Amino acid sequence: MILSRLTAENLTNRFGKSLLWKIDYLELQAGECVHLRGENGSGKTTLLKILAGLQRPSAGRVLINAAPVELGKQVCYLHQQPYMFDRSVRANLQLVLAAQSGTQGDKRQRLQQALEWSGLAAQADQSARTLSGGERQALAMARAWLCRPMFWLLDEPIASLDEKGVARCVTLVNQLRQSGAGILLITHQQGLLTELCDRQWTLHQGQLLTTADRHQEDSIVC
Ligand SMILES: Nc1ncnc2c1ncn2[C@@H]1O[C@H](COP(=O)(O)OP(=O)(O)OP(=O)(O)O)[C@@H](O)[C@H]1O
Repeated sequence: MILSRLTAENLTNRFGKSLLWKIDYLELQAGECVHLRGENGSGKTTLLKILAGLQRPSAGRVLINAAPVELGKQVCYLHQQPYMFDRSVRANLQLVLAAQSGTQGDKRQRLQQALEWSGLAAQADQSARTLSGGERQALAMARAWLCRPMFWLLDEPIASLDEKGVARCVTLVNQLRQSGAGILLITHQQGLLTELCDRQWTLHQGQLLTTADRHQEDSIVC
């Protein structure tokens, strides 16, 4: 079986004359979950946006299985505070499905699956803008889930969530990982979410420090 890999080579990012970071090589594999950490301003969000193809690096390239990333296809970037269209939960999902191929019957089935996967079936007709923080994250993940990306880049998905919201997010991330997706997530909170990560990367003084084992880098406190 060929394992999908998101890789980046000789990646550099500068803002003006100032070098944010320089990364010789990184690799995220399908089926693994990696925790990206680093101090405020170390460039974590910038890295995720570049890996998702939303922002160009100053130099270097991002590849999936040795081919350039196709925007909006194989990789999704989820913002900490996802945008909610001013419509029902169901309509937010239908907007994604409208851009996809398939029969109306297929789309109805996938909509129902997305509602069930995200635990939002009971809120299907509720306005998305009235959802709690945890429910908004779940809806954002359900919208992305409909696009079936191989790689998920999650930017502080639990930053403003209470225990119930965190538990919901952890369940979804765990399911994604078990289904074979590759996940790279930023969080400053050690806990259930970081516990399920296989590896840890740290942006520190402009370099990406990687370990095979998430317990090896505990000496670098962020
Ligand atoms: N478009 C831009 N122009 C100039 N500087 C920028 C731009 N975007 C980001 N920066 C700067 O780059 C640095 C890294 O920003 P980034 O948001 O990637 O950091 P971060 O590690 O995600 O931070 P945090 O943990 O606080 O969210 C910051 O100092 C930020 O001000």
